[in-house]
Amino acid sequence: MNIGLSVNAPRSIPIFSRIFPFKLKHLGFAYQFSTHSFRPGPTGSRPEFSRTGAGRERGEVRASKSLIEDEAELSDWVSDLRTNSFGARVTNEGESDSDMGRRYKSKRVPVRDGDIGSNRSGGREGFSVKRRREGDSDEFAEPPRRRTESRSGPPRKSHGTVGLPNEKRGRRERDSGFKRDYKGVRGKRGSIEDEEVGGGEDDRKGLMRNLGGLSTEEESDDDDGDNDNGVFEKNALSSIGLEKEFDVKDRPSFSANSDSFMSETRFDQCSLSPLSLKGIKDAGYEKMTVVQAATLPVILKGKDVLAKAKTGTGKTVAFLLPSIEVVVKSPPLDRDQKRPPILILVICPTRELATQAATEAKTLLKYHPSIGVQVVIGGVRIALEQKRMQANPCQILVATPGRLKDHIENTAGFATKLMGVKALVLDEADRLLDMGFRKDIEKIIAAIPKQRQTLLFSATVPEEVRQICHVALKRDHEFINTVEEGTEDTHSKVRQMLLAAPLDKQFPLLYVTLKDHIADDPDYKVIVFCTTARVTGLVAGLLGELNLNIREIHSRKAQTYRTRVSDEFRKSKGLILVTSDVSARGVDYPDVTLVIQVGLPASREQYIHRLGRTGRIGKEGQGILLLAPWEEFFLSTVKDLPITKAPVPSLDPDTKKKVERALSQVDMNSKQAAYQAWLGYYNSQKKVGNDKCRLVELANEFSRSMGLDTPPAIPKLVLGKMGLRNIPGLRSK
Ligand SMILES: Nc1ncnc2c1ncn2[C@@H]1O[C@H](COP(=O)(O)OP(=O)(O)OP(=O)(O)O)[C@@H](O)[C@H]1O
Repeated sequence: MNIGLSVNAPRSIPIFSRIFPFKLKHLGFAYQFSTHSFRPGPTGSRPEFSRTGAGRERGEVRASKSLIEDEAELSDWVSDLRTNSFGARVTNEGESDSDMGRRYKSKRVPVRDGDIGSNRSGGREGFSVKRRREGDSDEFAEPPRRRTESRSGPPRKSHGTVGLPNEKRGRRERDSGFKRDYKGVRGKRGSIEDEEVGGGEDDRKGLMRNLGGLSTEEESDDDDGDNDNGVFEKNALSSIGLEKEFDVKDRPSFSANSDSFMSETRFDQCSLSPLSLKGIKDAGYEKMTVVQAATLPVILKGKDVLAKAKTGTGKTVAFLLPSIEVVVKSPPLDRDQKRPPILILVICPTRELATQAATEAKTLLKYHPSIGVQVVIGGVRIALEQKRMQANPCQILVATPGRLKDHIENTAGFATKLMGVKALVLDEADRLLDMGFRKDIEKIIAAIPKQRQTLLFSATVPEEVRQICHVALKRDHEFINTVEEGTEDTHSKVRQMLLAAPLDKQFPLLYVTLKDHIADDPDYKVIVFCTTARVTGLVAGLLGELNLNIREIHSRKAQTYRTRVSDEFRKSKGLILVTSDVSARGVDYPDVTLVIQVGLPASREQYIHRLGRTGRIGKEGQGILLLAPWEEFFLSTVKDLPITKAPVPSLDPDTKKKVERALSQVDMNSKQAAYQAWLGYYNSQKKVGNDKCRLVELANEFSRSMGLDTPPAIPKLVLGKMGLRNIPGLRSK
């Protein structure tokens, strides 16, 4: 199958040719999924599949360093942070590599055999991690949480609603977008239920309790490179090429196209229940995506699976469908049963993602009226969730970790219900297993039966996650990597550009870039990622003052607002979403035309996930990373990705003035909060935060870029917690 890759597609070129006046070229579109030979394992006892994916590509073990995406969980940490936790830093930033004129090529370092999952004890016990230090939280913004939400920018009629009902329009767009051999796809939209705002306290509480995990170091008890780890690793195609165990009808077939995420296998070729197949058909899915085809037969056999597949290639359906089959095959609920068990537990790192996964589950369950789905997330009153679960018992529960833990600890009978869990899913598994969430995940795992199936899915599986995945997975789990060896973790149809400009140019540049994109594409749909919630608020305020049609999502917004804006953005066109990392992972907004990342991404993984909000399910997209020259060291961590450095467009004096004027209209409180948060974020980034004097110089540059002559004063207590007392250039209060 050829998905019609067209780098020179007319729609995407003009903005780049205007802003980046050179021809963009992306190479390497045609590859074939290679069939990996397998050879006897070192002991001769077990076949060993060629290793692919993150482990090979990254080679070295990096410390997990991403921030907590759900910044609601971050924003109040500061008051509870122990001073010593500020000493912990992100480790292993790569070396600076500023030679960005060339296209980066992947440097692949073979993984040592023993690098993977060397837990001799096997099974799920004996969880330990390598000794390493972790990154800190980012947010040092103290002003009280706002309760009112203003919509920045003038209201604008959504293009998505013109002419057609959204649902139909969504289908039509997607059909035309990439493939005609499946019947339109329903829009994933709609909030789950009416929600009352709980202020997002619960997830935060959970994470504050986690802080120990962030600031302490843990010992590995098994770091000897032993290859006897029981992990079978397969490339998606090696599974069809080599595995004899699939039934012929189950055997997935793939097209050998570089960016091919669709397989040739139809869902009805798999052993799925007729009612599930009806639901799939109604959802508009006919053929499986590669990750679905590669994982479904294995999961249906009851195996534990760690799956890696690029962003926007259908991982949610890949884990939901077999999970639904587990429920279908379970004995029906006894009506008199006091506490009907939860059979499937899906954990997602953010509220938006949990809500989205539950919505997808409901779509797939259309013809299974007896199977219930519930979602429990921070930001909703816990009592409300308790009531809901009481009134509508569910077999499938989707949750964020902090809230789930709250229910385990505080909801009567909940722990008993969890004893029925037959399958556990960790969506964005690498995120859930990194230090920010791991303690919660460990507690949750301890609360469910050991005899269960476990599924871990993500677009990124860094080596350290491979090493600790046995905390959740059985020894004989399969690693199914659908990202072909020698290819990038990102989509070739998504152009990636670096725009390097000093801080004082960044706001006008952002404005010009957006204006050009809007002029270029009336159906524009842009996501602007910022480093922290407070900086997001500032940028949203500025772009609103500049009369761009913007919405903002971050942890400082109430959950009801976040849900509303998220739904609106999903359905709309002609809109810019300014957001923090709460939207970085998993959120499926169709037809995003451009992703802009302003400032240092928290990690390589975070860069990939943010970029993955565009170019979903085979579409084209563009990504711009806007960095200051002193942030270019980040490029060394993504040097295998095709990021091209673009010349900085010149800014005319009118634009500069316009942006200055708009900045002067932005609320002073917002600037103060952004300054403090900016300082906190970069303080936690090793390469910048190590040199405190330089950090403060840069923060003050940021302050000037907001139009402030004098940097805002910061409470002494906060400065102390940041380890920034008595640093010249800082003002305290
Ligand atoms: N078999 C299929 N055929 C067509 N579309 C599909 C199929 N399976 C899933 N999709 C659609 O693909 C889109 C992306 O799916 P999903 O959000 O699950 O991607 P993902 O791989 O989880 O991405 P991320 O890594 O960003 O979380 C969704 O809109 C979904 O409805």
